[in-house]
Amino acid sequence: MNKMVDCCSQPGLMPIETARARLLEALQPVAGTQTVPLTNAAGRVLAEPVISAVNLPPCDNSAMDGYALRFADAAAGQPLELIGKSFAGAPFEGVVNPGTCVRIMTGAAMPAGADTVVMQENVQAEAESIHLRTEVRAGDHVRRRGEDVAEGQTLLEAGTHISVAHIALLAAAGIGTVTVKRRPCIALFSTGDELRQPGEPLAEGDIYDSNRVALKAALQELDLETLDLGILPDNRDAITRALQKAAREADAVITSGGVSVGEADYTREVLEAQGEIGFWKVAMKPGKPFAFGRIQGTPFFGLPGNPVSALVTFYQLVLPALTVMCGSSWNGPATMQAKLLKPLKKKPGRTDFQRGIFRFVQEDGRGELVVEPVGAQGSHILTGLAAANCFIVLARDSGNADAGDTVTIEPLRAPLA
Ligand SMILES: Nc1nc2c(c(=O)[nH]1)N[C@H]1C(S)=C(S)[C@@H](COP(=O)(O)OP(=O)(O)OC[C@H]3O[C@@H](n4cnc5c(N)ncnc54)[C@H](O)[C@@H]3O)O[C@H]1N2
Ligand code: MOO
Ligand SMILES: [Mg+2]
Repeated sequence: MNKMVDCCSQPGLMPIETARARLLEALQPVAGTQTVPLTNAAGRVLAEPVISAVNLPPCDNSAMDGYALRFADAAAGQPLELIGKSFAGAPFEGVVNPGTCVRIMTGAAMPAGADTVVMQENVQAEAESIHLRTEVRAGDHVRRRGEDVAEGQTLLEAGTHISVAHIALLAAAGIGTVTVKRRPCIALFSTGDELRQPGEPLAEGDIYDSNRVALKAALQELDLETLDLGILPDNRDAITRALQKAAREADAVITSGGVSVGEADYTREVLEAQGEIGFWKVAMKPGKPFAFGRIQGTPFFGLPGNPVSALVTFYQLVLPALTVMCGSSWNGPATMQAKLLKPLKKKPGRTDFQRGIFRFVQEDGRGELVVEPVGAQGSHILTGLAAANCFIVLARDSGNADAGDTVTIEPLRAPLA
């Protein structure tokens, strides 16, 4: 079992659940809508409900290749006269009268008079007649008009986050464009005298700016526009100017670095002077010095500089907030339970997001999810994060965990991806 220890909150640190709730409460969807072709709508959020102008299926049609007939005739057991064919796109125009049937293909409209389809495998067919080889039930293999969607039905509600399956549904209903919410534009900058753009030479003590590159990719993966303000030196004036530009031109700003207590950590200090701090320091590991606030009313997310901390706080705190700003609702995080394969070290006091690899194992016909920590868990260890497919989420008040314990995991991507 995870060791629960009494009293563990560290003074001045906000529980992550409170931090997330505060963000969700503080943020609103950005104003504005846009009409886009359906083909560009995946990932967008519907601004208004979509009503179907058609029935789906539009008419009764066959679910099988076979013969359309009258159920009353099937019961009689007599051969049926073959009077025509109905194809998808070329329906039979006549009427199936008693004693007759029509050859029908999957998706073809049911001819007038017919109410039942028999699969061709269950029929003895001659040139001009058929004989049924099995029993038939009334209405077999007929797909009813409107059984999927009725004309006038709401297909999708406003606020729906449009998936590929939603696009299939809308396209099937003949919808070519949708009105979606405007996406927020996110300003982004890194701070640090030591930071260089990947590709540039490194002087002694320099490192590459991996946070801005990764955060920009994460925002692009969410299909959000970015305003990239680059790498800033550890300098109050430069940070002030960048925050003011971000507040003027973007819907939110994400920074990395300078939110802790070092002598060159100016980001949070400038925010305090120029705007307002909503909260600072969260009981999470990594990511403790995360700061949230506003600069001239524009939401500000100050991520810690350590690269794992920056991405953990992005996914745990900023992503829910952006989801709300996009007009959708946050239903996460999606978690599962798994058996821990190796012991974990943890001190009570902060919710821990250790990096792990989970997989499904099957033994003696019994399957279970197991998870193994990736090894080094330092907030500068990017190889661990890159190898991981989940966070192992250890509750704030828990201590060490043993091999065999059941732990909560949060998948980072599909297990087979
Ligand atoms: N006395 C204390 N020191 C620290 C504390 C504390 O509570 N007391 N907290 C530690 C924790 S936890 C974290 S996390 C870091 C956060 O620091 P900052 O947000 O102030 O970030 P920096 O000092 O600017 O940088 C920290 C670290 O990350 C590297 N870095 C910064 N930006 C980038 C980037 N864009 N790409 C890659 N790496 C980056 C930077 O070089 C530093 O190594 O503070 C601890 N200290
Ligand atoms: O909490 Mo800091 O984010 O570990 O390195
Ligand atoms: Mg610092």
